[in-house]
Amino acid sequence: MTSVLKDNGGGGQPLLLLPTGEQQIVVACRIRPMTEEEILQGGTIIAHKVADDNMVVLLDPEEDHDDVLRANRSRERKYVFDVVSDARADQQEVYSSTAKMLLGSVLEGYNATVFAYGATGAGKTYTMLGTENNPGVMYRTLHDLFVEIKKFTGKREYQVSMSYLEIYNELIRDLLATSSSSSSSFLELREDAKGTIQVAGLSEVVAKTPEEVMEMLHKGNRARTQEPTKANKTSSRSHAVLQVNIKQRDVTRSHTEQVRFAKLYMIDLAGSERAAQTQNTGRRMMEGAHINRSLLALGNCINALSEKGTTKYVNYRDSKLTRILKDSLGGNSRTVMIAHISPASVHFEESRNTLNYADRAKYIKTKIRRNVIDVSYHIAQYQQIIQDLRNQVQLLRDQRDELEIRLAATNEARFSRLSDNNTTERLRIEEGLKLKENILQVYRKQIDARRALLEIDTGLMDVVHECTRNESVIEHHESNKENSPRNSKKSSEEMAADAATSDTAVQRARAELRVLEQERSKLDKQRKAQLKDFEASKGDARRLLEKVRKKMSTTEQRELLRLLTQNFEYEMKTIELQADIFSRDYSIKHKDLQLLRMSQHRSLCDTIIYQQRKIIQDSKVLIPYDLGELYRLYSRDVDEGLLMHDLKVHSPHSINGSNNSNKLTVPTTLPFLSQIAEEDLTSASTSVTSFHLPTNVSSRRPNPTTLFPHRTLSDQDLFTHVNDFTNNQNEVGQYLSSITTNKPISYAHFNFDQSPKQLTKGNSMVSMSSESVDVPLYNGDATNNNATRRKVHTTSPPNDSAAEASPSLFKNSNVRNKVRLRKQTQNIAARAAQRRANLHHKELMEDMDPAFPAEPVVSKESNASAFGLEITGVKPKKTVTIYDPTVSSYRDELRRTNSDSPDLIKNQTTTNESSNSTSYNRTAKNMNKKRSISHGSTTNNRSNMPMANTVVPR
Ligand SMILES: Nc1ncnc2c1ncn2[C@@H]1O[C@H](COP(=O)(O)OP(=O)(O)OP(=O)(O)O)[C@@H](O)[C@H]1O
Repeated sequence: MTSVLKDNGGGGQPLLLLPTGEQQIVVACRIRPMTEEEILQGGTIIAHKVADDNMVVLLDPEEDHDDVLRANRSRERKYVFDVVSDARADQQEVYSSTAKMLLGSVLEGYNATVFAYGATGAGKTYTMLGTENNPGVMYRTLHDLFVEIKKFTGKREYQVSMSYLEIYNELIRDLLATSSSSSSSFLELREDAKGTIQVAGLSEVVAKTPEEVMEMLHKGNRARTQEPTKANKTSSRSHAVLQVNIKQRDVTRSHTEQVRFAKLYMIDLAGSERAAQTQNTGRRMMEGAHINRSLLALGNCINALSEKGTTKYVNYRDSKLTRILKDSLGGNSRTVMIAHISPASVHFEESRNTLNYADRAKYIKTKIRRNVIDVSYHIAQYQQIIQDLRNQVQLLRDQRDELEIRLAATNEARFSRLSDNNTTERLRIEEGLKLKENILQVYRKQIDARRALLEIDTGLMDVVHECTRNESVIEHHESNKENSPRNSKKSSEEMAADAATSDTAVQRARAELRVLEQERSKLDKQRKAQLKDFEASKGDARRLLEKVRKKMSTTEQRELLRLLTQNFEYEMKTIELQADIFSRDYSIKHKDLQLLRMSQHRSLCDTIIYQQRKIIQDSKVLIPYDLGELYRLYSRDVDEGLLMHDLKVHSPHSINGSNNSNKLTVPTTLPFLSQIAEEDLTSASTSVTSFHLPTNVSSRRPNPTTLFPHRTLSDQDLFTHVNDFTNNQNEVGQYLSSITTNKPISYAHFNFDQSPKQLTKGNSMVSMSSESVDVPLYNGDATNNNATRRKVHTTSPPNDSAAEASPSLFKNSNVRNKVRLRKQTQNIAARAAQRRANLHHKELMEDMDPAFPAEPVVSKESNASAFGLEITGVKPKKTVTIYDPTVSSYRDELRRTNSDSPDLIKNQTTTNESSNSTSYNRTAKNMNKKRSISHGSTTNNRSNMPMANTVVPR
């Protein structure tokens, strides 16, 4: 059979690539020759192809030309189709004018269908399957498909698989099923979410050669139900559907690879039959009824689809055949229908019916689109792709070297054979060699130019990234300057210190920006020049190639040129991939910067929200319920850390980064802004929040001195260190005394409480909490006695000494004082919030800077257990775990940024440490005790004194 096709020339002409979009079904009509039987029956030819035209004329055999009364009512019918072939057309001609036009599209990833339609015995199976010596459309299409695929060797990879089924009596049977059990079982049709019809359990066999395909085709045909009828000795009693799946991709893998899928359906329908004509009874008649029913369903679909300008419902569900043909008729497929008719007068009615349906089918439109999936490789896979490309380059180089050796030997032989006076031939060979050198040279030039361009681009990306980073620093400092609520509250010295720090950073950023801008413009210029060079080298190569191609005379020379060109293409592809890696890397960095900016902006928004909330609270403005709900929602998001978690998860580094040093580490806990705001703003109306360490922490708590020799207590700490003072008045006195005697760690912040009534009862601690205390600062040297001192502001007018603080001193506190104190406390909260936001920003900045040490001093786990404090509020009843943000070697950097922070630095002496832990344990114990006594109450039942806050030493 294969030899037959070779003779007929399978793939001589170039393949058509039909346009995409909305396309009409191509309708062809084949008029088969008269059969012996028809001649014996005395049939005459009534179907004619009009010469050189795509027209079929069907004469009515019953028309009486002598009947003058009916002279004007001729029953002669004319039909025009896209293709018409008559008895003279052979199988190749029919194939070439129908299915072959689909091949080019199928190879490019478009679905296609070719189906044979017509009455029983009209020649459908002959067209689709043909005979052993004269194969039909199915065989020829598959043969040419493989011929075409072979042409793409080295450029594209194809995978061909096929399925073959029949619909017999409305049951689907797998014609390629291997086991006997599955071949006898029937398959179900399923529709996926996209509306694509699938046959569940249908075998799909991969074929590598046309021979394999043919083998499968024969196997399927043997399994197909075929029985003789009166109308056709070899009547197919089923619809046969051959589905060929073609998957293709480029051989040279790229970062964005396109994989194309195409389905080619070749369908041999069973023929419609009239019981009278076939004289079928029993089983055959039942088969005929099923065939007719499904063909009627197909006819209805054709009718519905061909109706112009309507959106008529097309009922594909009426039969399995129409469900399978759904895409071919009204969906994404180029479709060719080959209508078959007998030319004999005895089949006039069947032929007329077929031609009528075919005529309608001309108006059916399908919407064709290419089935392409873009496969984007993950950046981690790039290395493998590049390696593959390199291997290919090496392979080609080896092949080239081998060929060059062979060519050189041939040339030498030719040279020696040539007589001295045959200078023309000598010159020709020499010129060939020179041309090869020239080609290598232009290719090399092009590769070098592209590499140089890549280097410039990489440099430019770095510069642009650095510029953006510096701009971000400047922007951040400026927005801080303008928006920070603490600025108005600072002393002039603090402002000056802040300004100095900020100015240094900004100045450095500005200076860097200036240099970077210069570098950028220099690189821009270089890039332009290099691009010009690259384009010029491309032009040179093109021109030279044209010249060389004209001069090529031998196959070897052509082969050498092919190898050189392919080698060059792979090298270029490798560079392009590298360029893409750089550009992706840059885009990741850029996204991180954008996240950083967003986070800055968010901090700003948080501050604004907090301040506005404060104003609302202070002025006792009633806010709409909805707004309150929104605020609660906002606070919840902030508290639960969901936003920051998202930020972390979606950070490009956390997605892609295998490089931990570049990883953007966003703390899972948030800046506690809402927590602070909530506590602060509700302090006048709610109970004092009490704090304790989680029970399991206390025992595992590592020695803080060794972990954090210079730990800072921030405002946040101050706010969270609360205890029931009423039970521990002496203890407070001890703390205060330790502060004044420069004993480290202890620091008191006393919140005030509560309603004026309670306050007038003498919350002595309120006044005491307004103390201003000097505390030692750790300067990095534990043995240095000249510890830096920093003023830490608390919230009320100073007393002579905090050590003198006692409840009796504060009995005369007045309401005005308390309001002021509350405001001051709120300011501290605002500062803490701002600082927390800054800190968060700082962490992001530092994490992005690979130069900055990212090594934490302790492991995350020990850090969490050492500094995790549980805060249990009486109201609101929630538990928040606080992680210390001031961990790690960022200390110095942080101190620069948060220069207004009340850095209380802890001394390292063992004595202090032990005393601290003692106090801590005692406090925790007391607190538990208090909880059991006052449970939800804000006052001490015994003394009816409002609770004050004191420090839980760390
Ligand atoms: N173009 C042709 N040239 C020569 N013989 C043909 C041609 N077309 C059909 N025949 C012959 O006509 C007879 C009927 O053809 P075929 O079996 O292909 O019809 P069919 O439409 O498939 O019928 P059914 O629907 O019953 O299966 C066969 O013997 C076949 O060899």
